[in-house]
Amino acid sequence: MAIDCITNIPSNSKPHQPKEEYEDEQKPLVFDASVLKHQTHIPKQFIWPDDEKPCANAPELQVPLIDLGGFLSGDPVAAKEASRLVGEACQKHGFFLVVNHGVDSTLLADAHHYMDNFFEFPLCQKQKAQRKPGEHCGYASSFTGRFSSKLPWKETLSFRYSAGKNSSNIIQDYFLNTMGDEFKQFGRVYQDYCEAMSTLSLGIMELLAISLGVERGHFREFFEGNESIMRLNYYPPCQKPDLTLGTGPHCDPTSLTILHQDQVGGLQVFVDDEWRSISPNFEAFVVNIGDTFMALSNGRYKSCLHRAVVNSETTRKSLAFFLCPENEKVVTPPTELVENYGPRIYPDFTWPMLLEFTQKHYRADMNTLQVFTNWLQQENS
Ligand SMILES: C=C1C[C@]23C[C@H]1CC[C@H]2[C@]1(C)CCC[C@@](C)(C(=O)O)[C@H]1[C@@H]3C(=O)O
Ligand SMILES: O=C(O)CCC(=O)C(=O)O
Ligand SMILES: [Fe+2]
Repeated sequence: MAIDCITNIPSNSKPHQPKEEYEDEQKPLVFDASVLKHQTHIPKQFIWPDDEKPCANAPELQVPLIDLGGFLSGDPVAAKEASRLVGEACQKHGFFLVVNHGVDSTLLADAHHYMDNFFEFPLCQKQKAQRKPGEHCGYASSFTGRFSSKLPWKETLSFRYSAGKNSSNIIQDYFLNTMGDEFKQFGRVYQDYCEAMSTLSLGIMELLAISLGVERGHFREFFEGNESIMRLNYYPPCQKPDLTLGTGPHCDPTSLTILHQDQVGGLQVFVDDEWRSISPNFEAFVVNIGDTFMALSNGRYKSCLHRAVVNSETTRKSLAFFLCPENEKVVTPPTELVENYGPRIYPDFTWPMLLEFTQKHYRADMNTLQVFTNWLQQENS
């Protein structure tokens, strides 16, 4: 069923999500994380419903650990083994770990160091990069002013990365313009970090193509000029970690997520009807399939439910690189994955449409792609 790509989001129809999910933009609350972490009384906006509260001691998920060394050096036997492991993981829960990934350890340490520096600034300083309503870049504290309930116990700083030509200073320029000249080195580190993430993503896209039986360069070419999102997640300690969540249950709407979590632990994945934890491994990146790649694979690979829990003792940090195709690319599976594996499951769309859907109309959760699909098809009927 070929569906033309919709070029913009219809404004008259609203997706099916309770209105109260969205805070009245005119009167946003402000939560200062340096105050929040000492709160014994947890504001009701941060308390999650009983059926979504974290459970104590989630059992560990044994996630495949894939050594990329051989594959990245061109060893065909290593490539075959790595693609087999990736394929198994992606058909089951969409998560795997990669080591010997080629990302410089000093760069990784710098990225963590500058993240600590930023989030330890006073709130008024961080607010110089304040996220604007409807936009995905900038600083956000608990998404106050965006949602009115089930607020995440976290601060985030998100910014755009472009792999396109003439974009080698896009991140440095962003921080110079929003935070001032003293952020030149800060921007340089995250520009270098995102370039390393983009390179790693393209290598993983080759592995995914091999494992799906698609021409090896297909997805690499699709993401060559990626326009991705870098997000720094900062989770302050919480006095009542059994009532709150750092990041609520969701599937990433993006294509591929490359996440580096610190040694604290808190990432959980919903597998076989229970929450399972992914233990920290500082040498590894956690990689997971997002909704957009699930559509690209015509549903073969799964974008899975995950969340982040917090604790009462220590701050937790994670750096998430969300791979996204450039704006003009139409998300449509390669013919091999349609002819051999049955009818289309999702309509054609572009990433900017799905991004706008998550930023202006629908709080990304475990149903985002299906609600988005129904919404588009309703508009097309
Ligand atoms: C495109 C995006 C929207 C979110 C950031 C990236 C990929 C993950 C999305 C998110 C983390 C899913 C859970 C809800 C969310 C609001 C959050 O908790 O941060 C989502 C992000 C967002 O909309 O800002
Ligand atoms: O912090 C984590 O471990 C997970 C965060 C996450 O899932 C996200 O930002 O999409
Ligand atoms: Fe996520």
